[in-house]
Amino acid sequence: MRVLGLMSGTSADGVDAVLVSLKGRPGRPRWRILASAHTPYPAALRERLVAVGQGVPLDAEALLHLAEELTEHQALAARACDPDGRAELVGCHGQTLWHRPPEGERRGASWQLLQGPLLAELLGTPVVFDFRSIDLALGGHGAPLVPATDAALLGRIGGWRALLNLGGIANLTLLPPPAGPDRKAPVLGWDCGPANTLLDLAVARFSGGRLSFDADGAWARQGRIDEARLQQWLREPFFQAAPPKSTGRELFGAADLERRLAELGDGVEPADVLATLTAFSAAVVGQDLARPPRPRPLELLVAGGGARNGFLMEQLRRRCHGTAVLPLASQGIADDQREALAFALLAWWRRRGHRGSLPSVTGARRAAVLGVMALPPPSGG
Ligand SMILES: Nc1ncnc2c1ncn2[C@@H]1O[C@H](COP(=O)(O)OP(=O)(O)OP(=O)(O)O)[C@@H](O)[C@H]1O
Ligand SMILES: CC(=O)N[C@H]1[C@@H]2OC[C@@H](O2)[C@@H](O)[C@@H]1O[C@H](C)C(=O)O
Repeated sequence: MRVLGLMSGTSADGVDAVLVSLKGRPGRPRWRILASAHTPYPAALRERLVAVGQGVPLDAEALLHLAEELTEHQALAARACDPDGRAELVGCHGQTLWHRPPEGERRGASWQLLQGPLLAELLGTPVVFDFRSIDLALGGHGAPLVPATDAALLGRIGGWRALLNLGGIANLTLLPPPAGPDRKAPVLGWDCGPANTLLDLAVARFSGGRLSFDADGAWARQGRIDEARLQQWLREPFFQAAPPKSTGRELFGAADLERRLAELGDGVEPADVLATLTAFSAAVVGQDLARPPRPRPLELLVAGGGARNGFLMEQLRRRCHGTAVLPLASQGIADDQREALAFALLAWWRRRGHRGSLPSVTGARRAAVLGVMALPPPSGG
């Protein structure tokens, strides 16, 4: 089946689309990427999405208009990747506006903005969306969801294999080895903390809004890392907490950046702030990978926009001792394809009735078939 995956993440830089052929067993499909495309958000749309995600109030009429505009942009991204309408099914993540992890007895909740039925009508194709809700209803975090798709799409190696997403938020997948004492261990995964959310906010601030990210980490590379402060940040509760754990801009957004800037001290040079924040994103991953009881993974495959940040990748190599740090692109999946590919697979699993969630990752009471399916109205109806 030809399935189109659409993913727009917490950095809200735009929509990644992948058209993929999926065949065979749901748990271990044969897959081939047929096309991919990135469609950036118009600046005005991105600004409103980030503002709402940072807690800026918006009235119901404006929220409804935002949902409609976002849905129309998802359709644009779908057409950019699949102009001939070859997709037989679409999986669309939507745009996360707010994520509340479960806390104690209180279940979690998460809102991915999208008008699924409108997208199905615009594309004339069945659309699967709202992937996180059933896992949250079952007491899970509803995130991260890619560890399940990583396990299905990628093979195992002689030891633990890790995958890292360096998007707005960093999240890890750990795939156990096919043999040895850990061979029956469950697939693991969790959100590590900020990858680029704080960095992007700092770059926009220091550049007066002219820049939205630190290309290749060139600005940060000029600065000096405040290692003592970074080590102190690593001891914060979120980073010390055991999985299951998920997060977002709610914890690592503008308010958090303000606090960290204050702790770095007045008058600190922008390059030194960016150097420290970049090293901090890497150090969080290094600390997570070193945490017992698992042995360090043999390799760490990196995806997400942060894989294009040379300074961040250098810090990762320095702080993930004994692990080979490679771009996921070395496995034939480009850094902006991995998450869109994941949502194409999740949509295909929904169509196949395959339970695509991993309670070993999200903490849900049980696995479930993820997503709600919207069918286009019959033509001439
Ligand atoms: N050339 C580059 N150099 C440095 N950083 C880059 C580059 N290109 C993209 N980035 C970073 O990658 C980020 C976008 O990455 P990506 O699209 O993977 O995030 P996302 O999917 O929106 O987030 P998440 O995975 O948390 O939902 C940008 O906000 C920017 O910080
Ligand atoms: C609520 C939400 O959108 N979470 C995102 C975010 O971005 C990265 C990380 O936090 C991950 O947990 C998740 O997305 C990916 C696609 C996931 O669910 O695996």
